[in-house]
Amino acid sequence: MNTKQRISLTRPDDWHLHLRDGDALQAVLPDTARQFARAIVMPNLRPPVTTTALASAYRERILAALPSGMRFEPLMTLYLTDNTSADEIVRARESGFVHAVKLYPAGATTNSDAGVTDLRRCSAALEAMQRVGMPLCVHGEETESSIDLFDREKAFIDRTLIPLRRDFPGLRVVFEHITTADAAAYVAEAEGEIGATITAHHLLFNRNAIFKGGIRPHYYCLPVLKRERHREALVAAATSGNARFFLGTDSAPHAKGDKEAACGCAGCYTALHALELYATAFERAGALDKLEGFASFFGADFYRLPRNSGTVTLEKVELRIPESLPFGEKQLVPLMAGETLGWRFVG
Ligand SMILES: NC(=O)N[C@@H](CC(=O)O)C(=O)O
Ligand SMILES: [Zn+2]
Ligand SMILES: [Zn+2]
Repeated sequence: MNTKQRISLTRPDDWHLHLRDGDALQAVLPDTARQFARAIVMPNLRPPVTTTALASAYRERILAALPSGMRFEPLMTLYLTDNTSADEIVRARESGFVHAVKLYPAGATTNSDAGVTDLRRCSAALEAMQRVGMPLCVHGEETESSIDLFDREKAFIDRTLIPLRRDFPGLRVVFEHITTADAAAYVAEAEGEIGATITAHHLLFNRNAIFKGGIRPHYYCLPVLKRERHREALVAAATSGNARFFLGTDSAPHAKGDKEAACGCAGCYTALHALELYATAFERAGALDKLEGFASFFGADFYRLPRNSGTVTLEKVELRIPESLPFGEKQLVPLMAGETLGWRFVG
């Protein structure tokens, strides 16, 4: 007799992922490839992936790092700079493997110093993106140091996103890793083609997690975790069945020593147990029936890609999260290291 509870869903995709390069890529790629068919791969390498040629080379390195017998399709992105030309956008679209262009406001997050200093410098590229239907993914935070860290996403909506979408009404935008009730409301109500990714950690935690009993660097990411009322609004959006909200882990590995430091890096490693984390959040909301649309359908629909065939299964058994994982010569600490979740991915 098997009384174990199981859920099955169409194989999902991750619409916001950091795979890094070299040894780090080798270490983390199998975790994502085990759970997801495809992922939108972020271009914030050093140096950043700014051209179709660089994206092609990066894609080859990802495919070469894939263990034999595993299947995974990296969906590449270009890193928008003040100098991205309209020709480069056309090349990217024609390549067939570049699926989005990423806006990092200069200085907003990890490896964003080559990012955009003034969106007015990007008119030619944005115009071309609008014309060829290339989505713009945005790290939506203002960078002005006088703006409170917790208010930077809301400020981005008012100061950058609304004017941008007024100037380019046909531009398809993904508001990445939203963290506030303001962003969820904007995306739900805005006109035109817009989507948003939501991470598992922003569904599960509020900002108290960063300070519980002492400072906890593995809960520090950007945009930073917000108040409980924002977490609740994100859960409501993710479980609403609104196709504008879809899964993007923002799994962002940094070596243990780079996180546990006087000036620690931003990013949470969640690729190891991404679906278990999301299932936990959806179950707590009584909305496990909404997980498949969010994880497996809505992102593909937005990106105008076919939905996956095949299914994955999660079993309701305890999963103990390891304290750390090998990361090249270093160590990588997954989110909720040492804790236990109530779901386990079985394949
Ligand atoms: N989310 C993070 O905290 N960090 C990301 C960058 C990003 O997505 O902003 C990273 O590359 O480490
Ligand atoms: Zn970001
Ligand atoms: Zn990211």
